[in-house]
Amino acid sequence: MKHLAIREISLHNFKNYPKREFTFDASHTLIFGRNGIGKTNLLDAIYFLSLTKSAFHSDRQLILQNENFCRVDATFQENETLHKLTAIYAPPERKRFILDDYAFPTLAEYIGRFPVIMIAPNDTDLIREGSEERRRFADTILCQTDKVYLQALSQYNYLLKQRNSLLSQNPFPTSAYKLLEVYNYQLSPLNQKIAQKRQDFANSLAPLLQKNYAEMAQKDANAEISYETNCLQSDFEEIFRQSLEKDIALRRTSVGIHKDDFVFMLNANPIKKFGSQGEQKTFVIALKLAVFEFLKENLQITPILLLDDILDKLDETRTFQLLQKVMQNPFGQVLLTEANPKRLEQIPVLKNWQKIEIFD
Ligand SMILES: Nc1ncnc2c1ncn2[C@@H]1O[C@H](COP(=O)(O)OP(=O)(O)OP(=O)(O)O)[C@@H](O)[C@H]1O
Repeated sequence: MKHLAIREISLHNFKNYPKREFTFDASHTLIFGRNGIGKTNLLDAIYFLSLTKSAFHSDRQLILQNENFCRVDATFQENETLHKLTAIYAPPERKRFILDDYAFPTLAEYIGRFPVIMIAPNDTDLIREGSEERRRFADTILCQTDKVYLQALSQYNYLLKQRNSLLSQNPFPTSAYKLLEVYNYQLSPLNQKIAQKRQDFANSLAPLLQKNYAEMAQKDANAEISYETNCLQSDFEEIFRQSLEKDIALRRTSVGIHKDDFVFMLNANPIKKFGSQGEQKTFVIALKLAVFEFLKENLQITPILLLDDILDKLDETRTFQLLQKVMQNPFGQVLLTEANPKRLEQIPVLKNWQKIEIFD
């Protein structure tokens, strides 16, 4: 098992920072400063180093306004060894990730090398928004832990685009039926493979989610995740055949893993409809902590935990539970942002944390 910790980070034209450096010399760090100073942006820079994109914004917004590139340099520790990591984004060139002088030829090869988990106020979108948000959430995790999944998904997306482009022809030419069958033949095993891996993922998360929710809420509750799909039937080509007329009428592919969903339930009710705001927040935090354990187990690396502005969103008991929890095993480095230092004085567990204040 490798333990990961970021020690230094240098931001150049990254979001609101023309140039700035930060040093983290403890396992737990509290980052504070006024609203809009750039606390979230600092965490987003670490997220960018991990997942090659922002947790919140489009790629273009990674770059300081009116500049044409951004660069993030970091020193991180993996057990006893220090590594240098650089990320450069200068559109229209593709993003570059360089680890100890090795420039990764593709982002796909890099992803998973520097795992982090971010818990942020907008996480409840995962519950409230449509199924695309939840699929993206699962795909982001699985692409870090499973290169076969990543390859299958990009192949699927490529073929789906081709199939949709064929279906977009109006009127649909008879001569295109043959080619449609070729796509069906190629897409069918990919549907099954991806759906199976997503279902296994939901099954792995389920007990971790349940445990983390009960701990945070300090009471027995049934928090569940499951995967909703019809792609696990043995003959998927038959499903394509049944939906043929519909697909031609709609001019796009109406069945497949791009339609699937993850269902979140609390005490046998869909949390999307019945959960209170507090329950939804607790649920997504428990889910992210479950993902933390999943990544740790599958990558054999302890991820860095980024907690953005979460104290505001939880009641006292749940805040205390969460902070107590992240100071123990299985967690490693934790970075927490907070705008209101007054509130911090009331939280004794934070006394020994490193404090970084961001000024103008
Ligand atoms: N690409 C960019 N160029 C310039 N400024 C940017 C860019 N992206 C974001 N910002 C600015 O960064 C600021 C927000 O920073 P951030 O969200 O990190 O603040 P924060 O300290 O976390 O605030 P809060 O306490 O309100 O959550 C905003 O003023 C925003 O306009």
